[in-house]
Amino acid sequence: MRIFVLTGAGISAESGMGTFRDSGGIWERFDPMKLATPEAFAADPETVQAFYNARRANLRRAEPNRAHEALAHLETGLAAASGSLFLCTQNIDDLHERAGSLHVHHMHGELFKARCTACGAVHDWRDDLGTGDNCAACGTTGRLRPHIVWFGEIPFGLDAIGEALAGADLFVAIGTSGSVYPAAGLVREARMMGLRTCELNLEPSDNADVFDERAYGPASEVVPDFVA
Ligand SMILES: CC(C)NC(=O)[C@H](Cc1c[nH]c2ccccc12)NC(=O)[C@H](CCCC/N=C(/NCCC(=O)O)S[C@H]1O[C@H](COP(=O)(O)OP(=O)(O)OC[C@H]2O[C@@H](n3cnc4c(N)ncnc43)[C@H](O)[C@@H]2O)[C@@H](O)[C@H]1O)NC(=O)OCc1ccccc1
Repeated sequence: MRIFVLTGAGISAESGMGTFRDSGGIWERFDPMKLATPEAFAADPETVQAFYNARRANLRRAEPNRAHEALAHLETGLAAASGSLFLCTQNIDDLHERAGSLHVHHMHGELFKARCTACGAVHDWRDDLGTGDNCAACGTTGRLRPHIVWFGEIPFGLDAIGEALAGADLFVAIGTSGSVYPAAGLVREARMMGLRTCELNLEPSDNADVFDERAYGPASEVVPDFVA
């Protein structure tokens, strides 16, 4: 069995990583157009850096949950049965990796990485990032930004995602509202390619009716049940 899994903020909710659109969600408290666009960063880098520094601090305190652990076990189990798991996440946290997942495709980037806008170098970055920091590769100061895909920017590795989808038998979406594209369009692409589709979420997402199967509840319960 070759499985393509797409995860969203809901899988990390029980680890204390806020979701975006639920009541009290990140985009309810902060304006994404003022914080998660290249234009916002150009206009006010200090405010954008402070926003991501706060989320980076929160992530340093977070721990993976049973849903992350179940997917790490699924990866090992499928490999042992000459199957495969392509784990594609919209999340910028590293909880999949900390739960033991070996291959994680971060289509929207990673919070613990910074990128130099002068030379393109990507650096591991766990602490606060500021306009005074310099790039260890080219020595330029003040050109480091969070290695994250902002609105209006092209997600990472769309080709690899397309290839993995074409080579899979089952598409599973976990903890995502299906409201941000192109990620939200993957379930329809999967159906067009003849994959079976399954949604695991706290409640029906914007695309719930597109899925063949659905199971609702907290990820820490429905994902281990699904993997078992
Ligand atoms: C708002 C939306 C309408 N806008 C877009 O989609 C835009 C524009 C757009 C493009 N195409 C369109 C078509 C139509 C309309 C608009 C567009 N898209 C873009 O700008 C993208 C870039 C989008 C990426 C932006 N960056 C993020 N994140 C990183 C930043 C950061 O984190 O700060 S998006 C961010 O929100 C997205 C959605 O969030 P979810 O993960 O789904 O979380 P949400 O809170 O919404 O839902 C949580 C779910 O979990 C459930 N849940 C809660 N608790 C639990 C629980 N305990 N257990 C289980 N489930 C749970 C809830 O019920 C809920 O359903 C995620 O992708 C997340 O990464 N770029 C692009 O289009 O470039 C061009 C292009 C495209 C293709 C090919 C070439 C060029």
